[in-house]
Amino acid sequence: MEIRIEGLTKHYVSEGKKVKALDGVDLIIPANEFFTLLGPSGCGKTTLLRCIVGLETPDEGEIRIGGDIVWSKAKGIAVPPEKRGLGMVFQTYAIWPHMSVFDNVAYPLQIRGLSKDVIREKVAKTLRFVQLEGYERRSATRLSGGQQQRVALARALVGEPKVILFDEPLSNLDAKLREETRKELRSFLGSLEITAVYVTHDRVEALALSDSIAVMRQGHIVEIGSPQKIYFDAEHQFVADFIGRANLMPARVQAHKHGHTVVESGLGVLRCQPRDLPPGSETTLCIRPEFLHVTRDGHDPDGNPLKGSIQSMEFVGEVYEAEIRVGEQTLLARIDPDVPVREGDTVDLSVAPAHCMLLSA
Ligand SMILES: Nc1ncnc2c1ncn2[C@@H]1O[C@H](COP(=O)(O)OP(=O)(O)OP(=O)(O)O)[C@@H](O)[C@H]1O
Repeated sequence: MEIRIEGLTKHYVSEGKKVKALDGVDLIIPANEFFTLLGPSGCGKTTLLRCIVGLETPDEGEIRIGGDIVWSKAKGIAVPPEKRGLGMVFQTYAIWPHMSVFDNVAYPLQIRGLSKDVIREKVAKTLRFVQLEGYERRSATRLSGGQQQRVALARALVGEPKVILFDEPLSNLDAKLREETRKELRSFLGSLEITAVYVTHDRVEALALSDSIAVMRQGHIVEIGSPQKIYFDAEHQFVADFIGRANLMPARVQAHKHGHTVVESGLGVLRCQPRDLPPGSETTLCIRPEFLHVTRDGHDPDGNPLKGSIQSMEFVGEVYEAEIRVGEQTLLARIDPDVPVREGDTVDLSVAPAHCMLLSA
């Protein structure tokens, strides 16, 4: 089901001061997409999710789920959470420790008054789906963190909702389990016709899971796009900087030539991604460390050629992370261990025009 949000605002009063958690949010979440709300702490992600669920009352605006208005200030509509047909998975597993796995998952069906046979069948099907078959009688506390989160997922899915919402569901798991559970979640949901709205401040999680990502800042949505669009071809400096490591510097547009926008920057004159900006305009140049190709000598034929000196190198596992002084800039770069260079060396760097992003503030 599609979710459509118009002009949503919400403020809180905290210690006598007004905090605008949502500041006129307009958003369409397409049906059956995995849609992530990503942003720094306090940007309003959880507030937006809680307004969709109905756990929070907005000040202004309208929310539609599958064409039905579930909240509208102007029309005086406020459908209660349990009537919105949604499933929800929280950060803390929010499963009941004193209950068995079966009872945890059965609960939403029991309060709907379904018959025992129907409940047994639906719970069995859902537990099979999240690969917890055989765990029915197990006490929920005698499960690993990842299994507990699968119980929470089963409980959210058992009523066959058309929309499922997640609030930082993996943040209590350790790094390895987090990665495993992330992959499971992607494969479980990929096989369902369901719209998933996922809140996180973890950029890797957002990139790995989502069909679309909406990046939020201070109660606004700054940019929406596929993970690849947001990472490789962001429009806003805030988004490019938030989603990955970035070398950012001011630049001025010189001309448009052979399908590239040419800029003047602290690195000299560079060919960049084409952008519809008039000559003379100010912009921000963004180059991700992994797209700076460092060699002892020699440039890539199609890249922008640069020369620099290595100021520091740090081995971080697969690669060295290096700070390289180029002109008046210090660039962060990644150097393969088989490139024979050391701190203090002068090196050649190349960066393809397609990886020189031009951003607006
Ligand atoms: N119940 C509340 N009372 C007062 N202020 C609140 C309340 N809930 C949220 N806020 C404030 O509203 C703003 C948005 O909060 P929200 O929890 O939506 O952000 P978030 O992006 O989900 O952050 P986090 O990732 O830290 O959970 C913040 O400034 C927060 O301090």
